[in-house]
Amino acid sequence: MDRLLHVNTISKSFGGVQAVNNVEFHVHAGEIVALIGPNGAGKSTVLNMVSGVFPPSSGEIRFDNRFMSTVRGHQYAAAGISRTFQNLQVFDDMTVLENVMVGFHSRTRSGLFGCGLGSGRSRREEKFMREQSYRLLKQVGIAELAEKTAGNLPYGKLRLLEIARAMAVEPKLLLLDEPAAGLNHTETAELSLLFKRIQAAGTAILLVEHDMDMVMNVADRIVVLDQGEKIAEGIPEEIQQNPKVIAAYLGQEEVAV
Ligand SMILES: Nc1ncnc2c1ncn2[C@@H]1O[C@H](COP(=O)(O)OP(=O)(O)OP(=O)(O)O)[C@@H](O)[C@H]1O
Repeated sequence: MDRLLHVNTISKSFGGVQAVNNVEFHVHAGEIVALIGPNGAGKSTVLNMVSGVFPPSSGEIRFDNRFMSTVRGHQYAAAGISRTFQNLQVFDDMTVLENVMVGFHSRTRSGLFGCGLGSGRSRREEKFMREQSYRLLKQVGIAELAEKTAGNLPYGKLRLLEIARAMAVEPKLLLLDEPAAGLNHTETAELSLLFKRIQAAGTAILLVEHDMDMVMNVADRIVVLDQGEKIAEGIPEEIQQNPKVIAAYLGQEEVAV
């Protein structure tokens, strides 16, 4: 299998805090990899480096045969990396469909401003974006909400909306930061099925998640961080029985591996 993402001994410190220390792992094309670990382990910091929010202090990230240090933050979507955030990033006053269309603007030639001018090309692009956005809403299972105002949606549906928007750039790698946070059991199970569908369509997923049922269900491989370092890596069955992982989670009452 192709190595799509290669995280090569990256580190990050914030002032005196060593948030991530020499972490190395990879994601194959079309694979689902979960990044887990106790609170403060460095998961979000790794995700932020992989998505170009900030560069590593040392080490390098290679994606699709490119060194990502040469790619600017706003070029990540075009390079094939898309993400959702721990805190919802939805435009409340826009419709659900329009929220997804925003995701397309980074890949259309006219961009947001061209659409406003009403040129022939931008009208064609707008029609294309509408159709594709609707298709994505169908894929995540909320097409019937397309014309609703996003601000009125329940939390679980907003999470699906964010994923639809992230998929608009047709990423090779989708990064998800705690997608199951705040969801009930049924919603989490539906989300797991959605991830499997996204994977079946060829997109790899790097998932940061505290919900261990979901992680064990959907992940092909799991990378475990503790205090900024990688302490284990393997398939779910191995990770569940790994003494280092169990020890790292001891004292974390809400999370049982
Ligand atoms: N911008 C920042 N400035 C200073 N310290 C930071 C910053 N971001 C993260 N840290 C610190 O780096 C360490 C790792 O944080 P990070 O958020 O990556 O962990 P995490 O595994 O995602 O935790 P959680 O599961 O609680 O979200 C923590 O000690 C955190 O306090």
